[in-house]
Amino acid sequence: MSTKDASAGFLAAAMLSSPGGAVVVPTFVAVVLAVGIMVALSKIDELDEKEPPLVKSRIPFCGHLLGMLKWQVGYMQMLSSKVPSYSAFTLRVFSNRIYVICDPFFIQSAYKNSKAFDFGQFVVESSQRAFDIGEQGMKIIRGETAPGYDPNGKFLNGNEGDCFLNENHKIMVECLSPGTGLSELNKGVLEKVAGFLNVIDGDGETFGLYRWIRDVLTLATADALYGPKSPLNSDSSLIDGLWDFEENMTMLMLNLLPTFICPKAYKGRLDIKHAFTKYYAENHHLGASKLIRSRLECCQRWGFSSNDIANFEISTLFLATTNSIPTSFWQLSYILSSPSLLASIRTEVESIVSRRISSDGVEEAIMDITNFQTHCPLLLSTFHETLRLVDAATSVRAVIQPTTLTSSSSNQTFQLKSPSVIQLPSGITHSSPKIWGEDVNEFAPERFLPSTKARLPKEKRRAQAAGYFPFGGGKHLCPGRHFAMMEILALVAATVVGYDVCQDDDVVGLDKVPERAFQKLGTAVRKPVADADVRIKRREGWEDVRWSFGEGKGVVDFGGLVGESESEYSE
Ligand code: HEM
Repeated sequence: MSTKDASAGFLAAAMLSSPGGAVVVPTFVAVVLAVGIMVALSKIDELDEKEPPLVKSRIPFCGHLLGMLKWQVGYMQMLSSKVPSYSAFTLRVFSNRIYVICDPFFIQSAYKNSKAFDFGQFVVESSQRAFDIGEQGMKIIRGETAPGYDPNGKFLNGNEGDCFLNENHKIMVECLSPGTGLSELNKGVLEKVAGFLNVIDGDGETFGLYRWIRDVLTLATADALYGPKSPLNSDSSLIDGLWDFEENMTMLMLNLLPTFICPKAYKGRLDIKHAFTKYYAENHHLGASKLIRSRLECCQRWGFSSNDIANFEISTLFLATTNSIPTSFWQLSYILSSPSLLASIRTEVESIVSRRISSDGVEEAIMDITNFQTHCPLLLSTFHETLRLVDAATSVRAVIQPTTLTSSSSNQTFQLKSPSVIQLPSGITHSSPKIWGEDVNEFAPERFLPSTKARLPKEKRRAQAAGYFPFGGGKHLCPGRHFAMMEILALVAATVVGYDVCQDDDVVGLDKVPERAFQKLGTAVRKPVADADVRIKRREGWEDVRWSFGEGKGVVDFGGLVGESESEYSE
């Protein structure tokens, strides 16, 4: 299956989920069907018995494509639940193969094999469509301007080859890994979060909880990345612009009358581009983070135009906010919906907050972020349990050479043909009763406590460690996971300890966890169906404190926080 075929399915799915879809979808599907049948009639080879078993659809050729269009992210979960004993299965869409890997140990093996399973083609394809990069910029992205470029050679000069995308990837990983770049980003984001908490006064404020978190973290993240002259600070309509883009990015990627089909997303992208053109022209990036400065220097060295450099910025903002913000909302919602959990987490967090009178006479409450791991196990466990339930990220890779996929826990193997596409859906493993037990659909706040895990049989513990991968894995493991985790924990911890969040004025907490929305293709973390209207006010005993976050005498164990110190599954 070619990249184009994969994105055709992806894009069609996006159409279905939008208000304009009713008009466009039938035409689009008819075209896809016609092309597909022609392709299908030209060459359909039989499945080899060593390939993952076939899961057939009642509708030949395109049944699975229609299934993906209709059920989107949930489709693979649905299919997997019908064949629970399959470690992997094959779908045929016209003459193409999609391998869906369900077993956590096969998934982890697939992540490790970045030679056979490539992500670059998808990044290239989506860059042009999502971020409106010009043709000269696309040449650079496709690696065509790289030294030693060979049109018949390896894509992007190979996995580690000399090209812009590989260099950009290294910069992202380096600046977001524990070290000075990450400390600088954390400091920036937490200062801003504290600022937003501090303006809530004794009378409290009323707002939609999701909307509040969205605005606070979007502004705080942009500030950490772009410095005090972040364009979002001077024009808050850019927050809506970013989220309008996020909502309908897949529609924009169609490149088909965007001002008509998805005008808000189109305008959002354009407004952000204009804001960043001005930002760079006025040299405001001199006050930006190491990540942004290094990226700019890299883009300029590879010869991108100012226009395309401004076009890129929405991608950085998008990646840095699209999953962290709904995750913060869900973690807070789960905690606030259980009075006993709220009380326990308050006690944990209180133990890492010190209070003192500052030189200006104001009482300060300083949260030591190096102590989350040692003092707040339940807060951490609820973070991971939240992600297990709301994150269903699917890693998609092109199979670029025929490959034997071997399970990392047994000798079982599958033969995978090329070209084809492999999907690694965390939604399947995160919701598997075989891995998590009968209460798999419940929110179990203690599930990720070290003491809970220690009680599990070794095999189960290994399956859970391999089957929980909210941040993906392998070469493209989310580089922003440490940053994300720190900003989410800090916002959630300070909100629960310093504030009463109420739906009913006298009762602290939420009546229930808001309903999760249908999950569209291309998204990792779900959104709520509707916002939760709340009143947030200072908690008794914390009325006049000024919040800040500090690093005390310790250091943050980021590996421990995201759960990477534990490697049970490879024991
Ligand atoms: C709860 C928050 C987050 C979640 C659940 C999450 C999830 C993911 C996942 C699953 C992937 C891998 C996709 C794949 O395998 O195809 C990914 C990639 C990525 N994420 Fe995150 N992410 C989060 C926050 C962030 C933040 C805050 C940033 C930036 C500051 C970020 C930057 C990136 C980048 C740059 C990539 C692409 C990596 C590559 O191509 O090698 N993410 N993320």
